[in-house]
Amino acid sequence: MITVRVPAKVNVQLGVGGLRADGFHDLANVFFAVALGDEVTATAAEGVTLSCSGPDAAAVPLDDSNLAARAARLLAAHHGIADPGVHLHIAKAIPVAGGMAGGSADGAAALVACDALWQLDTPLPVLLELAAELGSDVPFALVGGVALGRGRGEILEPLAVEGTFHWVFAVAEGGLSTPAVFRECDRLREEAGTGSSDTDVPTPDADPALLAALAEGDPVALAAALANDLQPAALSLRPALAATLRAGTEAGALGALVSGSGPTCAFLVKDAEAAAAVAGALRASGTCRTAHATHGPVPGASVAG
Ligand SMILES: C[C@](O)(CO)[C@H](O)COP(=O)(O)OP(=O)(O)OC[C@H]1O[C@@H](n2ccc(N)nc2=O)[C@H](O)[C@@H]1O
Ligand SMILES: Nc1ncnc2c1ncn2[C@@H]1O[C@H](COP(=O)(O)OP(=O)(O)OP(=O)(O)O)[C@@H](O)[C@H]1O
Repeated sequence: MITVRVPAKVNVQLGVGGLRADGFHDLANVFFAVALGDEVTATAAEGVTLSCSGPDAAAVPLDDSNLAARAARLLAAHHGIADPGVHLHIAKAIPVAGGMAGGSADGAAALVACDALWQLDTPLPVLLELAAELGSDVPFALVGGVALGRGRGEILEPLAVEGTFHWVFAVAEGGLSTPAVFRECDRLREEAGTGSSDTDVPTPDADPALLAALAEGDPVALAAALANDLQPAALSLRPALAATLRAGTEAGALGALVSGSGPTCAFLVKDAEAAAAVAGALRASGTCRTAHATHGPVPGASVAG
């Protein structure tokens, strides 16, 4: 039996370029791994089967569409294993369809767990390629820490970071579909008259002030540099998120933004004490379903113990 811990992510910068011919957008995606995470346990079994526990378990598909099952089958196919056997149990803490890459995290964790269970010793560059086939966010869940993702987010470069940053995540009622949020971003750009294709929108770049704030471990400077090009689209689809962002800011957060495609909202705070206070204020505000205090960066998918 192998248990793998895997982090959720928040995008401290999400620069979104124009729509490419293949349906994706080029990104300047600064991923940040947080301690709020899932655990995936792989046990020898017949066929590929799944189970899930946790407060949101009912929202997680247990068929072959689950990214953990897809990861197990992809790894097996890569090694020519015709009839893979594994039971994967997902202990789910990452909000589902929340913009924190929960499914991607489970996909990455399943790659690592099955690789260990089946004693395959797949080299990391190969695991990263398989991860990119599963989804744009999956490679980052393997590496963790803080990294700049280019292309559709799968081409990763680790970034220097000093110390620990403290975060609060406000979980919304219900999720948002990632493709729908990208589509809404394109629609808003068309409406504004700027155009939405990759010939209209310049390729985004990482913000030097944000990279310096990470390297210096400066939460005030990082808060000032937080930026998410998908935020207007998430707010357009879910206007109530504006009240959530305001509630966390009024409770003393240094900075606030929608996490990735949303609807989870992320709040950067000064320290662990401020995190507990802001999480409490958010829970009491009635503007979210629940709120979690956490920290990062933390490593990517790794075997527990
Ligand atoms: C919003 C982010 O979470 C930020 O990290 C990611 O960009 C989304 O990554 P993901 O959920 O792994 O997305 P994928 O499963 O690769 O793609 C789902 C859909 O999202 C849209 N998509 C995704 C990534 C990207 N760079 N451009 C896109 O337009 C496309 O419509 C795609 O069909
Ligand atoms: N292991 C999984 N956990 C959660 N959802 C999964 C999983 N596998 C597949 N899904 C499906 O993927 C959809 C998106 O879920 P997920 O939690 O990955 O969203 P997300 O965090 O918004 O993704 P991202 O931030 O990468 O765009 C879910 O609604 C569900 O149908």
